[in-house]
Amino acid sequence: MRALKLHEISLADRLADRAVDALIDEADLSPKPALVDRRGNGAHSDLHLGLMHASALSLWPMFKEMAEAALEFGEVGLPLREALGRIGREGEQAMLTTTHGVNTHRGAIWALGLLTAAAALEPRAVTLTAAKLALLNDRYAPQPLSHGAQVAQRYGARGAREEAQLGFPSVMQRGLPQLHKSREQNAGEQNARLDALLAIMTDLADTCVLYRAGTEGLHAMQHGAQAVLDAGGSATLAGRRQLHALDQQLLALNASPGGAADLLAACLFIDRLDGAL
Ligand SMILES: CC(C)(COP(=O)(O)OP(=O)(O)OC[C@H]1O[C@@H](n2cnc3c(N)ncnc32)[C@H](O[C@H]2O[C@H](COP(=O)(O)OP(=O)(O)OP(=O)(O)O)[C@@H](O)[C@H]2O)[C@@H]1O)[C@@H](O)C(=O)NCCC(=O)NCCS
Ligand SMILES: Nc1ncnc2[nH]cnc12
Repeated sequence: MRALKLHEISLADRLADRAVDALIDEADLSPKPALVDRRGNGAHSDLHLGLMHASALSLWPMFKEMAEAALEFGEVGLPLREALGRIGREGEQAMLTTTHGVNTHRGAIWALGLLTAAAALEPRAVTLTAAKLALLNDRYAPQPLSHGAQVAQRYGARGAREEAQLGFPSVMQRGLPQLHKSREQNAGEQNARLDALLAIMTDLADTCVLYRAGTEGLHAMQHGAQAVLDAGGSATLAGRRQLHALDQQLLALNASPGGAADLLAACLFIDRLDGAL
């Protein structure tokens, strides 16, 4: 059978491929502190790598539909925002069916969903377009007392919504620059990705960590991640020792940086948009 050439595969298909690739690469990256990876389930009793993969794959039709909706509506506006909200909620249901009710990728549906739609709409201004979409109020969005909403009330933390509304500062100002820097220093691709994750963790108000381990957990995550980078990053022996210490400390606190993991996937997605689409 003849192999399909790149231009014969639709833009929506290619963007969905990239979003799912980013999720699988994030899940596989090891050793991530207290997160699910190739070594094990980190601080999660209900997650494992196979479930993360299955969840990522279950989201492919949702990402494709989001990109198609962006192409169909053709501009940022409430009709597109509300279509993305509906598609995202259906995607979340598909994820929960696949995982038998475990929340694997709620934050990723939000971040990568917006970025996928934005990449279809404005490939040269992806995070800005995603931010404009995130600022629009979806009238049909339910308002449950989510973990993020609870810690926002308790600690005044900025969560996933604000991260998107601000144009993903953790990705654009922390993760991506560190990814490029570590690559330039020949850290190796896996270490460069670990360093990008750590850079995101240095400053993020990760509502998963706050919900599970309060401000003690958040400080441990931010300072521990900075200590790895200060020691030379995950490609160095001193950095690896700090990374091991961070893993142990977060596990002891039951603090899983799931929000940072989603933003690493967003970082890998944006990084790949520079290649041929
Ligand atoms: C607007 C939403 C983003 C909802 O936001 P909100 O903060 O109200 O809701 P949460 O349910 O808390 O989900 C936000 C998820 O985003 C990730 N995250 C956390 N902090 C940040 C941050 N600072 N920046 C960016 N992203 C962040 C995180 O996702 C990961 O963690 C998930 C596991 O979390 P949790 O369920 O709390 O897990 P456990 O602690 O393990 O719980 P137990 O099992 O122990 O009880 C994991 O999935 C990762 O993905 C946050 O969870 C938007 O999501 C929304 O409106 N959703 C509603 C449905 C919808 O309309 N969707 C369509 C959107 S277009
Ligand atoms: N690798 C991972 N481990 C735990 N929670 C996550 N949420 C997104 N990616 C995750």
